[in-house]
Amino acid sequence: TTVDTKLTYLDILKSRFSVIAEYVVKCLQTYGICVIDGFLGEATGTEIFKEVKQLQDLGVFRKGQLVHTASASSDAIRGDIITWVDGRGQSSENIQFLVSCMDAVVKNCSCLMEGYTINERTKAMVACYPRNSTGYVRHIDNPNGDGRCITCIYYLNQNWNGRQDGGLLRIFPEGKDRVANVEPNFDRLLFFWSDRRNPHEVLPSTRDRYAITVWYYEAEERARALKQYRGEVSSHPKKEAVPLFNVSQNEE
Ligand SMILES: COc1ccc2cc(-c3cnc(C(=O)NCC(=O)O)c(O)c3)ccc2c1
Ligand SMILES: [Mn+2]
Repeated sequence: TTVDTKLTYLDILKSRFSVIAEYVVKCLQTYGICVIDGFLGEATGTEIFKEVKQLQDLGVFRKGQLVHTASASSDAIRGDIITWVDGRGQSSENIQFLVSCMDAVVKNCSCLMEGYTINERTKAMVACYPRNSTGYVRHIDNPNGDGRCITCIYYLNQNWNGRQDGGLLRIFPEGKDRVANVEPNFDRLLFFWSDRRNPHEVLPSTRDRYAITVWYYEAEERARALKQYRGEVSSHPKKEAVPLFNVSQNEE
């Protein structure tokens, strides 16, 4: 019958995500960093940006807090404002679609990486670095084994020009003599190891700079961290982990 020869839209998406995942894993294993441009296309990217602006207009963005800072103002360290969406129910459907696509790619990556099991993530952090804010000083996302393995960032900034607008993400891969300068370009998806392999900073920008970040947990490291740090203040975004969307193989 024609049904079993018809490729559904989801089938096409799933095969694309597994091809992307192969490239992501190769890049991560070689450079520790991977950039995918044109991840969702102009239309979807624009819809996601509209929903982020709606969130901002709702006034749900808060100053990105820092833990254990002795400094008077945390602005000196990071200038972003953030809000969390869990990519399920209540958040906007295009942000939800983005997160499910990120999950689908990372789920495939997990199968391709020996020794890594990734089946949980943080909620999605929607962030804006307002123009002429201080960016984010050089830091490591997961310096102390809190379980986060891959940082995944989707950028939303149309016609970004790093030279004029600033806002570069600069990554200094450990032990390498080269620096990665990543422009926060529209519809760009970035992956990098969250641990000490990738110290990085966000340079100040002369335009508002939007991004959506998800951190993916490695199961064993996460389990150890939860046992070890039970009760201590979490130095990283959100305690509760969210299981990856389950794009089951035979889902119709
Ligand atoms: C305890 O609560 C929280 C809540 C939110 C937190 C967010 C970050 C964070 C880390 N890294 C980046 C970054 O590197 N962005 C690179 C880019 O935008 O290109 C960023 O924007 C934000 C760190 C600690 C947090 C703690
Ligand atoms: Mn970071």
